[in-house]
Amino acid sequence: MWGAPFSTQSRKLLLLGSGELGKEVIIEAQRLGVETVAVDRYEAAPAMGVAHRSHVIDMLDAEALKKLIRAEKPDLIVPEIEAIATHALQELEEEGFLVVPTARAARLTMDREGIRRLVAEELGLPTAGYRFADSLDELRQAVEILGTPCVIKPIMSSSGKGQSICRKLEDAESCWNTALEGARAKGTRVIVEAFVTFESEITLLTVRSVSGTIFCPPIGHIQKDGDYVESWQPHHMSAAQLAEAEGIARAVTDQLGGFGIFGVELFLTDHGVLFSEVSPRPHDTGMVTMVTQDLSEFALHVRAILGFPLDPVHLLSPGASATLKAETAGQAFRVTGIGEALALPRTQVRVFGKPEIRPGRRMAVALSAAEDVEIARTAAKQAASMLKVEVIEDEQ
Ligand SMILES: Nc1ncnc2c1ncn2[C@@H]1O[C@H](COP(=O)(O)OP(=O)(O)OP(=O)(O)O)[C@@H](O)[C@H]1O
Ligand SMILES: NCC(=O)N[C@@H]1O[C@H](COP(=O)([O-])[O-])[C@@H](O)[C@H]1O
Ligand SMILES: [Mg+2]
Repeated sequence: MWGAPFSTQSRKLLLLGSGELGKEVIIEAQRLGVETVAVDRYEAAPAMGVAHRSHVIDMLDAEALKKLIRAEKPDLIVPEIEAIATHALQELEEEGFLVVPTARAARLTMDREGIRRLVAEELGLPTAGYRFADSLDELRQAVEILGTPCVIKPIMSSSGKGQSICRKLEDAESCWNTALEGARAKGTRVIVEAFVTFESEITLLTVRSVSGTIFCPPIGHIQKDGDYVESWQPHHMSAAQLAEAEGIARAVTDQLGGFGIFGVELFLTDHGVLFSEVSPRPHDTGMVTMVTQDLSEFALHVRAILGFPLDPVHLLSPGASATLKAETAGQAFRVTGIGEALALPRTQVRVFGKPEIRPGRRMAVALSAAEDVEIARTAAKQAASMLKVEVIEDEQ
């Protein structure tokens, strides 16, 4: 169906964002003989090491983005993070480029306001109560209306950056400052969400392809400081809860349209299932699918976006993932304990190969399969605890 990479007949995929998730997307695309181009804001990003070619640009700079894409002329533009000049993607789509899943979906999910208003106000689906604020004064008003505790997040950020819990009105100022520091892009707008007391939270990986919509078995996860530390699949939930979750995921993804995988994040509460957010791309908590499913979330994404058919997902085994995060900043470090972790039963490790550490930066993940989820969780956590980011003092 296509020629070799670098030939005139090649099929070319350009990835915008080149972290650990993109690295696996590139590997899956390479397996199908696709030519791959990795783009990110810094050099030696994980996906760059496995792509045919790479570029370093500011992806929030619309002109730089358009120039690069018009020069590369990819068959598929695949966003891997939110922080992209999505109006430029819309322009490129109008010129005939294919943006995954669609430029509109990338624009709506790039900030929390677009997707929240669509889901809560247009689709009428259940979410936590929310308000938006552009200043400390507006933030205080929002906190008064929603009550405490509440959660404050920059409208454009991910992996918990800039997120904090406001426990009393007086915390509003420090939450505002945390949001300003953590925002991915310039601008001060924040979302204030009522705090949800949930039983558990899940990611429902939902794939839209020529074969229709399929759901992966639900993934349960635990987040710390707004970032995931542990996930497992399948998450046990009642048939009624699963039907509710799938109904929400289908409504949201049908509305966004296009082909590809979506990570639909949901809270399971005593009063029903609440929508939290959606990423129109593979999800960090879904890395567990590399040891649980016949096709991982990355393989599913690549198959769907290339226009190929998909069978229902087959769960090979229950499994779990646990992350390794750096604690300090620097460039001279090594990841240790890989051998010890790999000595655990049915356990694998992915070391992302990020060139620098920062406090809280995810550097690797441990993946374990087992006959049941609890055994897998114990093994993955044990494996992750054996992995260490060791700072090399004399090179600092
Ligand atoms: N309104 C809320 N009530 C209770 N907990 C919340 C609320 N909003 C977020 N959280 C907690 O914080 C986590 C991260 O929030 P959210 O998914 O909105 O941030 P994010 O920065 O987009 O994260 P990621 O990029 O990893 O998906 C959630 O998974 C949940 O554990
Ligand atoms: N929750 C979203 C998420 O996990 N995204 C993943 O993290 C990378 C950024 O990591 P970095 O901040 O360490 O560069 C992104 O490129 C993506 O792979
Ligand atoms: Mg999230």
